[in-house]
Amino acid sequence: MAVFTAVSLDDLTLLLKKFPLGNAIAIKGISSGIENSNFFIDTARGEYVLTIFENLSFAQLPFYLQLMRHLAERGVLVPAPVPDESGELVVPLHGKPAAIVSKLEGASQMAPQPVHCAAVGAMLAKMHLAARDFPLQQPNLRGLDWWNETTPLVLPFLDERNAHLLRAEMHFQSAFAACDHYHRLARGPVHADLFRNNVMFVGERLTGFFDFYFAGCDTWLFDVAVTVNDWCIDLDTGVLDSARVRALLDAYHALRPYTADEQAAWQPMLRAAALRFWLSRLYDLYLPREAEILTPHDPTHFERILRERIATPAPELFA
Ligand SMILES: Nc1ncnc2c1ncn2[C@@H]1O[C@H](COP(=O)(O)OP(=O)(O)OP(=O)(O)O)[C@@H](O)[C@H]1O
Ligand SMILES: N[C@@H](CCO)C(=O)O
Repeated sequence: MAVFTAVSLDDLTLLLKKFPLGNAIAIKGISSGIENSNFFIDTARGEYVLTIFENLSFAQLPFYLQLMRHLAERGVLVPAPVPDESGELVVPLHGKPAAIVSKLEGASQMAPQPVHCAAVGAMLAKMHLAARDFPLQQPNLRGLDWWNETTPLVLPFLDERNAHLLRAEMHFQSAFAACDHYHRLARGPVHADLFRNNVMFVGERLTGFFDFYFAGCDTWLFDVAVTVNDWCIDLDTGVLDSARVRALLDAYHALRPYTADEQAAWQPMLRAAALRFWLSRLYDLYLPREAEILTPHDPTHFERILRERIATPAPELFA
């Protein structure tokens, strides 16, 4: 259950008076998701998704919503935000920020094949290129600074073996982030959370990326690593499946060729991407927020992925 803030049909009727969507017909809470309250809404103009942001502030939201609008206008398949009558993409609802976006067709592909991974790789490259001229700046709020703040908060909950892994990896990542070729990596707005459950497919056709609420400016390679660490693994072991890795990486490379600096940074970046989600899952498990009423995601999944990336080199970015 992931509706933290309830919205009735009467609430929706009132809200839609300010939107060019006609009358409210129905509203239905969406039960997946752990960050926000999401609803499918039926209006006289069709179906949309209403999101109430439980943890993000009014000040943070223009970055995400305007990025989605920017991408949608450039042919990247993402939900298009619907502006209200005064052009606002973010409006108050029950005292919290809310937005209405277009509904993507299809469903998540939770058992992806190489053909799905290729579609994701190609759309990711298209997204990075399309966001190059996006004017707003916001750092990845789950980047190295957040890892540095969060590590001491979760360390007391870990056994010695995991505490050692976390300290050692933080040390390794701090050195990586300080090296010259890291600073030469291409950067821009990235999705930063492009897991299987944040992409829609109809059969083999990708219909959209969504859930941009961890997006921020970071290296493009970090985005590729986050995506590979979810789309191209055996979920039980975290081991990479080389056919899916090649399909995703090659499809991306065909649209936005990787650089030699990216090749050099690839193995540490896969570790960084695993560390980021191990840390956030530890944080959600041991230091849950008040609004959090769901079972948090299992941190051991990303601990396993991190150990595996340290132990076994991944396929190269390109030949
Ligand atoms: N634009 C959209 N079109 C179609 N379905 C959507 C859209 N946005 C959200 N959904 C549906 O709502 C569900 C929850 O959305 P979302 O993943 O954004 O929530 P969340 O709370 O931010 O989740 P999490 O952080 O756990 O990924 C999705 O799994 C999807 O089924
Ligand atoms: N994708 C994240 C959840 C936040 O969107 C995870 O699996 O930990």
